[in-house]
Amino acid sequence: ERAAEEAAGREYMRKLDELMAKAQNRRTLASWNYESNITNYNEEQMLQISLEVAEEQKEYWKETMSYLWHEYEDPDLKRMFKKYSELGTAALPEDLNQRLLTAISNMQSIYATATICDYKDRNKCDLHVEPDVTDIFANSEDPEELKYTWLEWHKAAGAPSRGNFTEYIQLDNEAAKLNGYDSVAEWWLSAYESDDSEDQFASLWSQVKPLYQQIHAYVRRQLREKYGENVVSARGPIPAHLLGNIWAQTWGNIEKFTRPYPNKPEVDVTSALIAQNYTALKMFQTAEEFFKSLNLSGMPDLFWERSIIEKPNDGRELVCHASAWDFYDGEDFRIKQCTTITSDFFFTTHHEMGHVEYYLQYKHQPIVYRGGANPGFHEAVGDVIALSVSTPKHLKIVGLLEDGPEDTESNINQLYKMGLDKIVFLPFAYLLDIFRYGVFRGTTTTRDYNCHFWRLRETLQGLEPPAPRSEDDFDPTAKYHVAADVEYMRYYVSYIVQFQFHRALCQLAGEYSPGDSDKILSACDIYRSQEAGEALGKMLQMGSSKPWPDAMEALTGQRNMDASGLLEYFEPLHEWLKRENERTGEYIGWEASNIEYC
Ligand SMILES: C=C(C[SeH])C(=O)N1CCC[C@H]1C(=O)O
Ligand SMILES: [Zn+2]
Repeated sequence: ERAAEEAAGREYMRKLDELMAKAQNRRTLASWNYESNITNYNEEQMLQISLEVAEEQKEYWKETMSYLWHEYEDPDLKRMFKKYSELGTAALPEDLNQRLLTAISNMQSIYATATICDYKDRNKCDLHVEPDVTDIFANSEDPEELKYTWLEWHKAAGAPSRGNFTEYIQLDNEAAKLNGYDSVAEWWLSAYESDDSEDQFASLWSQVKPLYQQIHAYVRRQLREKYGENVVSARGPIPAHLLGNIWAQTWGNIEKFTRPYPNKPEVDVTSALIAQNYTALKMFQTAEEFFKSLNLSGMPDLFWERSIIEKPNDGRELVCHASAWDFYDGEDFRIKQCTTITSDFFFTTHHEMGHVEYYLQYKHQPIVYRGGANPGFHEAVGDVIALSVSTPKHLKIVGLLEDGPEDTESNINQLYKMGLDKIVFLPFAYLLDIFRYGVFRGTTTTRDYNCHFWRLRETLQGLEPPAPRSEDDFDPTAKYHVAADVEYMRYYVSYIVQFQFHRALCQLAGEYSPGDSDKILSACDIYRSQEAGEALGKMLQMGSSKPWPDAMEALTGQRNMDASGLLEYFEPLHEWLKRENERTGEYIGWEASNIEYC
């Protein structure tokens, strides 16, 4: 009797998965059309189709819940039913779902269409976050220009979204409760499939915080020497507008005037990319070649036909923020990216193509398993490849770096450059969702949203705003992922596990062996390694069919996240920074800010 019921359940799952493939394809196409061309019509279409698909899902869900899947023998069939038993925002009554989708698309449109005036030419008022504000923060060394641009961007993209954000929080929490969660925070955390994920995240932060404090202290000194005592204090937080990035999330753009050994060559490929007439297409082809060198999949023809790899110049408004898309039909995979010819975009291209490689490797899986083992795994794939690409050894192979010294100083410079991305990013990623967990749980109330955000920016990142902030401001939605309802702990997890993956792949490639000073982790390049490619492919093919510790174990032999890979990679830099900060007597950590932000 039960065997017959389970067989019926299996047949139902197969049918449901086909129906959901069509529904997801339809909804994804509508989202693509809206995000690649923001018009009222495309927004209406996206909302309309999302609501239709939600109603369709509601019908399927009623039938799904009529099966006694809790009692099935087959763990895999139970896992599929469990995933389909979570209805998501479609659980909301249609009118509330419509208001939720509208609030989110309003925030997304405000972010994507926000423009500011140029500091030097106040009549030029068509500057978007990409490429204009991004380029100003990458190149300007004028604190007044940076302060003006920072304040204008946060005024144009952050504050106007406060109303939409408050409504989004309330309605998304409604949806969470209808799915059996106390708030969206627990719903987001459920993607990491363990009941102590928050403790794991906190423990990872305590492992890496000492290293972060050392690089923070060193950078603060460098900035104080450049901009003076009145702009950068000796013991306080670092002003957030001086770090080469509008969100101060990575600081790679200030490497050129802060690196440990300035008389050693700068490790930045931007000038080489420009000198060699790299186009966006050539960047994509270079990235694809690396994946193919591992015997992984190249990009299918449709990818090259339908991707948008440069900002269209037909005057349309679009969401420029880089993204990779799976259309759930096993053939249509795209990237949308407003590429400019910079080192940042060279690595972002590898990051986005990592998403598509994951899509390609698990496209045989049922729809319900076409996802990362957890969201952090999906963000890690491209970055793991980029860890090999960013080595001087590899950059020389592809001709983007001249033959230069491979001495200790150059190695410290290289680690410092990598640290301005990978170490610096950790507290930013961590706090963005610590902030939103508090907002979803109601421990942070609407009247102190901005104050709480800056309290976290100060205590975790050691930053302060360039000018006083109040609740008339709303700085969190000046960051894409907050405006677009994209969970962010995935990047924090990625920046930890990508070093565990890198270490395992490097060992397989014969590029790394523990304790061998000729094969250190930070010099490893897995380019053309069949062994590494095969192991990576096997993990990617699993999709989300198993809990992520199984996927982690398949590749690394470990079942837990830990910072040992990252700490081993940066160990020489950590030692150097400690000695250097002692030598200069730099204060480690930061005292409270004098800027009024609460
Ligand atoms: C490139 C993407 C698209 Se998934 C991105 O949003 N990233 C990649 C690094 C962190 C995060 C960000 O830009 O904030
Ligand atoms: Zn990504």
